[in-house]
Amino acid sequence: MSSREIRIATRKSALALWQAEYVKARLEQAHPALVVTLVPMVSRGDKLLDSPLSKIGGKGLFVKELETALLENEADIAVHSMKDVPMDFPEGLGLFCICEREDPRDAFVSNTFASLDDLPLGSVVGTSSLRRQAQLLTRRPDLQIRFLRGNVNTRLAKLDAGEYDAIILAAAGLIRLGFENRITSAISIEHSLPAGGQGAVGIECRSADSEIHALLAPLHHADTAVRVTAERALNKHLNGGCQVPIACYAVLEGEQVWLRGLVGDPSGGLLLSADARGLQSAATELGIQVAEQLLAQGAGDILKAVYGEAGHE
Ligand SMILES: NCc1[nH]cc(CCC(=O)O)c1CC(=O)O
Repeated sequence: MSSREIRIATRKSALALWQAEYVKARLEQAHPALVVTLVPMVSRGDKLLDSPLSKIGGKGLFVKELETALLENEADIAVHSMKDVPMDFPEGLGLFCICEREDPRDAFVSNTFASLDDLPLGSVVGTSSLRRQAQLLTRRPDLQIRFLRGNVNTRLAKLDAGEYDAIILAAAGLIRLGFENRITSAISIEHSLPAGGQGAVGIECRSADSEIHALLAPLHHADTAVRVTAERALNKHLNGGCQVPIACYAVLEGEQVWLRGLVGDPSGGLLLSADARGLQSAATELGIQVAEQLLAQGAGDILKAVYGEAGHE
């Protein structure tokens, strides 16, 4: 049995710390002799919490510092929300473990109204996700979408201060932080297709560190990994991330995977959707196939307009 130490690089937000502690507990449970420590660090994304993410450099703001720590051997693994992890990794690093997915749905959170359908005309809804905005406005063009960023606690505090009639957050983050009782109603997958990887936690480490790979193996959840692989392949083919109006969601049906994808115009009114089924062993090809179906409908023009506004890509 190994008596080595594993150092986990983590952001300092409550959700990041929860996820790191979760991985630490699971590792210690799987390997009683293992010593697991946390290495908390501040990411550039955390320092810039007040500006729209898409305008301050796009993808990966939250993971770069963690990756540097791995490359400089100041930490051994980094724990990420899969929805925030860029598609490509620096040379020498890779994603070697995906843990079991939590509830992947978006959550409607309000102190006044029971659900999206109960919101009066013209209500103010807080979200900074173009994906959520596009889907909300397609169903309810009357709603006023207002900018909302910050970590989960900050967002809830802004709702409680009366700045919004309702806000939309990932159910998984609320559940993990013990705020499950703040979920007024979970929004169905059909009404708000999640972001690729939403609800899943992944672990990045050095590609050559086979000892670590072996220690991580008991935490890997094969079903989740297939689903997230299909979703990430779709995102990658559309050059997307968490800051673009792309949604995708895969479920397993026996040997098969069913992948749904969606690209929306953030101003509402136009929502492209596509879906396909494929073998689990061809999850990546399935993601590319559904992405191609979306591109054939004109997704490229929508995304180009969004990237153009964000000043990159
Ligand atoms: N973009 C921030 C982020 N990254 C992961 C989660 C939630 C947890 C998860 O999806 O695993 C959240 C908060 C949210 O979208 O409400």
